[in-house]
Amino acid sequence: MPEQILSPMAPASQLDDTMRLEPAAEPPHPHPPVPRSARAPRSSPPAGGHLHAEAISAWFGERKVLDRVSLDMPPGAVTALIGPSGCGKSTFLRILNRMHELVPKATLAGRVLLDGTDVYDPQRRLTEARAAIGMVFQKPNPFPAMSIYDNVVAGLKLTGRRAGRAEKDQLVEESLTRAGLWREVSGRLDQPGGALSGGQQQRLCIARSLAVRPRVLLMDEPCSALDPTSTRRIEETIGELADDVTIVIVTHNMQQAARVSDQCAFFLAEQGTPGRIVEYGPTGAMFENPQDQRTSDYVNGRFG
Ligand SMILES: Nc1ncnc2c1ncn2[C@@H]1O[C@H](COP(=O)(O)OP(=O)(O)OP(=O)(O)O)[C@@H](O)[C@H]1O
Repeated sequence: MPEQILSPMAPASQLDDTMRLEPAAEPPHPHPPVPRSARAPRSSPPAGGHLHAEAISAWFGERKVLDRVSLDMPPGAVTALIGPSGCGKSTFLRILNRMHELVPKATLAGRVLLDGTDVYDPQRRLTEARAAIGMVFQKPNPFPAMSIYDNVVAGLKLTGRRAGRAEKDQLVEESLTRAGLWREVSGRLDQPGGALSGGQQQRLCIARSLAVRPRVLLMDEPCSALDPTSTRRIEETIGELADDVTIVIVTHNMQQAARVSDQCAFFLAEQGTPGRIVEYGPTGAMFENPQDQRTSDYVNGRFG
């Protein structure tokens, strides 16, 4: 059980808030999420969504922030990226769907393969990569004045896909259902997305990403702006989606990493050097029996 795995060796007073185990204020949850490791494996892996990063280095101007990071993110799995602030987790995540290149003077080296195809292949359109590899951000960012319905179908514009009303209706229901929001909003799809709670807005953003049927969903601290109950709902959603969408999540919350992920990668940028992966592997092993002392120190809250 993650609660046992994560028992901190340091006194709780030495942990910062993001590293704390169960927040004291968290109300009891009627259906605590089953840790990924305790779930029955699915009978067959999804058809696609195999993401592979090979020797990724990244720079902002002259400054190198990632050094030859390789990571395999298999289909049907949740991969958590963990590590202290500034070690390059978000940069790595944004490289996976070509968002890094939007930053002026940002450059990179290495390869990202999705189902064996180079995401950075100059022959491929940028929108192709973005449609296949969706992203959910730290702060929910629905179009606030747009209806819930239109927020979901807004993702289609990205791919230039046209759809009739019946197809859109079906897509909206399917996407909201997969994001765990349908039952809460089905009677008020014409209301503005901005009128939903923060947690509902985040699930709306997940539904918007799902509407283009991505093979991979990247999540950059998707719960850090949410209350504990909304956080649990998103975690449940992640667990349900992971059967058919590859998920890569950045989180500072070790309990969340233990609850939602199948494998973990621990990033570290030591003494001003660029970020690297110190250790990666199945989540249970990373927390129970880390091979590197620095991983052990981090997951047990001794720094971070
Ligand atoms: N737009 C930018 N321009 C210049 N430097 C940047 C930019 N974005 C990030 N960096 C730098 O790159 C390094 C890695 O940042 P990144 O945000 O990827 O780390 P992180 O591990 O995700 O941190 P956090 O956990 O705090 O979000 C940091 O030193 C950061 O200051």
